[in-house]
Amino acid sequence: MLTICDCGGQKPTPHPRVPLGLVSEHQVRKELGKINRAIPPREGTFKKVLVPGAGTEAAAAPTVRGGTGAEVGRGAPSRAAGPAGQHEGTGRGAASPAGKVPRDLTMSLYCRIAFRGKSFCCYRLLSTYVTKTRYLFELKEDDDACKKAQQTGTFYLFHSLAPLLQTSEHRYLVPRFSLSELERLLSKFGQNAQRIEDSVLIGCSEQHEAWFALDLGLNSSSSTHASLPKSEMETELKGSFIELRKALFQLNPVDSSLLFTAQSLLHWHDGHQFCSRSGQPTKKNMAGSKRVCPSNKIIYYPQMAPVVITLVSDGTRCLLARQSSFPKGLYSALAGFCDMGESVEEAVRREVAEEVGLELERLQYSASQHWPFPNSSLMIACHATVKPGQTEIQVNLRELEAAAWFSYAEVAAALKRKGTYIQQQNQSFPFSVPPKLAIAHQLIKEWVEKHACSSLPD
Ligand SMILES: NC(=O)c1ccc[n+]([C@@H]2O[C@H](COP(=O)([O-])OP(=O)(O)OC[C@H]3O[C@@H](n4cnc5c(N)ncnc54)[C@H](O)[C@@H]3O)[C@@H](O)[C@H]2O)c1
Repeated sequence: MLTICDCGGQKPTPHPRVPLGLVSEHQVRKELGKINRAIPPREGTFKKVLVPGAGTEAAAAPTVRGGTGAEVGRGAPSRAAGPAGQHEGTGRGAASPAGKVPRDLTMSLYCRIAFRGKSFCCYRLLSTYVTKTRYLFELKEDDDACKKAQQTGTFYLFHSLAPLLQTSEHRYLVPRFSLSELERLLSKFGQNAQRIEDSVLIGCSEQHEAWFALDLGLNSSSSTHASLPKSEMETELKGSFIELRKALFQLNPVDSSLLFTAQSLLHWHDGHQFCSRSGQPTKKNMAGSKRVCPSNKIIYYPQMAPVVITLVSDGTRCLLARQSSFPKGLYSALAGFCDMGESVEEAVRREVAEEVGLELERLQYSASQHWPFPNSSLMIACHATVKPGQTEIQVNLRELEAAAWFSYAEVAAALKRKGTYIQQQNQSFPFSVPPKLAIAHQLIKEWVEKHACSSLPD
């Protein structure tokens, strides 16, 4: 019999809502066989199998395979996809070598077999997320656990804050390396494995494979490691270190989000190597979630600056603005850093008044986004409307080059990247809005969708 439990890595005790499920091995194989005929012949007896995301024991537990299952355990995506494993979210790393069952498929199947009820599905989703979150918390708090996680984790590589990318049919792929691959690489360039301690934790898979980022181009105060030669490394790694901002449009959202986190953390560590009080070098913890000054024990945590971004509407038009540094023809929503002591609402009202001389009537939160350029910001996006009859713009030329009201038709066309042109410095440029990945794009899209709905005949 095969026991499926949800025990958070502890002793399997029945959960008040989710009973332990007992299913026969035959039943599991029958279900697996329906989906993947390539399931290998049985090599041994199944042991207790913990469902994914169930604490540290679950992380270390072999995934489903006859026998020990060690070959498809943590770290497998890196090996399965060759020396350059890909992120599982992209689907590129999901390659299943002959005779092996994809891990995600296997795990979700286990859940299906044991608990077919709808309510359980909901519970599992939450449980996987919670256990993954707690696993990451443990790695941030416990240096030994984090070091252990490096053994089976995978590493994204950077050089002077530019991620290593590989090209495939006009898209960028983001390779990851196992610890042993990284050790081999470092040794080839005359460096010892201690450099790996400069890496930062950026996340983990649902199977608790920890993901780290390491910059081989930055010097660290806590190590004597020099920057590694960029072009030789690119040749060796069959990729290029490309500035993240330039690569944005060829990355998928999962990869870009991870690289945003990685680059921001690496950047923060690079800029906080010394204590601002004692002037002594600070020491990073293993996960990179903080730095401590050994002489006075001051703890420094990674920080990001809150920024409000607002799409102002007068009911029929929306207000967009541009700075001289923007590409020609590009207009965006109004953005600005929060001042010390301000609430989000106060910051939005102040920024709009400062930049275009308008007073707001209503304000509604939409969403938020971490934005790594040029330094980490937490973008807080809102929709707002101006007071009726008060729509005359007075542009603050110290902050903006231009601002204007745009009609629904103009904005809808710009979102579809066609049609409208705009006059700038006696020349005409195609009117455009920020790319999909930017939260400004989302605000503009929401406004267009809302406008399209409200203008439908009753
Ligand atoms: N993701 C998006 O959709 C999106 C859209 C617009 C702006 N942004 C980002 O929002 C941020 C703010 O936008 P902006 O147009 O005001 O930028 P900006 O770069 O023009 O900054 C305006 C001014 O704010 C000050 N400043 C810079 N860093 C600061 C900080 N950490 N705290 C307080 N003040 C600071 C400086 O004096 C700067 O001149 C930028 O980082 C920008 O990249 C993101």
